Amino acid sequence: MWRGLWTLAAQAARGPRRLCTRRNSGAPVPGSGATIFALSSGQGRCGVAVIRTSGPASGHALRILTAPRDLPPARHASLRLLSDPRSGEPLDRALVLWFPGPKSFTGEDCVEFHVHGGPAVVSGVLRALGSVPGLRPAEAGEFTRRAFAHGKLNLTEVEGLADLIHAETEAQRRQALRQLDGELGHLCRGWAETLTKALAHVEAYIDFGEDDNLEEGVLEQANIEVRALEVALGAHLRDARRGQRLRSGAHVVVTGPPNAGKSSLVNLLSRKPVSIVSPEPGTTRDVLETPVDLAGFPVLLSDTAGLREGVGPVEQEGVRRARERLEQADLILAMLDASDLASPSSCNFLATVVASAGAQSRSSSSQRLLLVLNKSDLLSTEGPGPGPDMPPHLLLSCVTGEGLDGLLEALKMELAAVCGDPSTGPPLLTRARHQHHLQGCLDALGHYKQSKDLALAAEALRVARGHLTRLTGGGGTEEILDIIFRDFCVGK
Ligand SMILES: Nc1nc2c(ncn2[C@@H]2O[C@H](COP(=O)(O)OP(=O)(O)OP(=O)(O)O)[C@@H](O)[C@H]2O)c(=O)[nH]1
Ligand SMILES: [K+]
Ligand SMILES: [Mg+2]
Repeated sequence: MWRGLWTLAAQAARGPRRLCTRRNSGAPVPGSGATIFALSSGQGRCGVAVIRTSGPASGHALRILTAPRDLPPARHASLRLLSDPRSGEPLDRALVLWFPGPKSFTGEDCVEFHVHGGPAVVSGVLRALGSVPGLRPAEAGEFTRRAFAHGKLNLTEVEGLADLIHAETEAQRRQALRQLDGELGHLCRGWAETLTKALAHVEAYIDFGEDDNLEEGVLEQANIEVRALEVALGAHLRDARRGQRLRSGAHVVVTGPPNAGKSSLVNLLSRKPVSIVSPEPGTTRDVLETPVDLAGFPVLLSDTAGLREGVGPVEQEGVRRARERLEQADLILAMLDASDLASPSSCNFLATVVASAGAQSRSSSSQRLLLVLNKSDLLSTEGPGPGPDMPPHLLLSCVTGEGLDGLLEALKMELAAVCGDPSTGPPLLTRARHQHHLQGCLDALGHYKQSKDLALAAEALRVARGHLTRLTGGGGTEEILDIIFRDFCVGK
């Protein structure tokens, strides 16, 4: 009987009523057939520049630009004289690499020219390539698009590649590399297989339900698999915002009473004079946002107006903006002047902002808070310092820098919680698109459980599986492809 079920599983995977799991289907390559070329390294003067081609005329282009004219051994760097095929004028002595398809980045015949990076050399070689019949300049992302169309990368891997090219911090690079390695795609394919099996069980029941030969518990088996999948999807969706924060930056907001030293801290963390610092309370009015790399994590750091009441209309507007920004924070850096803890503004801040964030964090809210007591250098001379009922805090002096290492260490731990730690744990969902499809899958599984009719239950499983397939690019529409490939530059 079980062998029968596996046959059904195979049918379920390819049958006419079902969504198909073909790899990267339906993605016509714009103008494929043409051979494309582009500068793949950065623009501007550099030591070595890499120019690539992809397409059937690559080998021909390599032969007519180089001397000797024979193709070099595949995937080995060879030194060749490059010259313009029309005038015969020498252009450069360069390393060339020949990657016959399908063992290449795009799956097509590819050539790489590693030339000297002067702008005149690069433009000379690009002009020479442009003169070869059948060759044209590549569009943005076209190399990667061809790799996708030839099944070299799935959609989540393409996204990982785009993120890797744009990664600015260490944590972003680690995350992008994991996605490029296909971890998320792997996970989704495993889930899709689970659903294919569950579907086979349900269909076996539909077809042979009355049959005595059908093994007992076939439907129960499908239900167990669906329940386990629901748990796994739920866990990933709970973490969904973390991966997106890692990709586009976590919102860290510095807040506190006037003159606590908020702007001093923002300047210290961003290592540039973002905000005006002065002994005058109420200096900062507008929200000042600056992108920074904090302990390897991408952060959008906001300086805000000191929180106080009973001031003029302009400062009042600043306080309103500060509160508004505070609501959007993933992590609050709450700052007080350690030598002024008994003042009404400090007490009020502790009783409102700090206490309410503390209550929230106990109810596992997503907003986190670090309490920083600044101006520790003044403690011995001017104030008694924090008492025993002060909530957990860090001591810092923005003037001497004392306590900064401890603060950075604490920030690293908080940000790992806010963004997810890309070196460990399950693969993160870095895009709204990932979240959308996993949620769609979970919703469909909900319909499966509710449907009394077995045909509807089977349909719900097919819908659920369709979401997982689309996440990795099976049946991907042109529109989604366009959005993803827009992130790429020419030459990638
Ligand atoms: N002694 C000492 N002074 C500090 C420290 N940090 C900041 N200050 C001083 O405190 C004053 C206020 O600093 P700011 O950074 O402008 O404070 P702020 O919280 O941004 O103030 P507002 O924008 O007005 O709310 C300035 O004179 C700073 O030089 C510190 O660690 N020790
Ligand atoms: K100030
Ligand atoms: Mg300020």
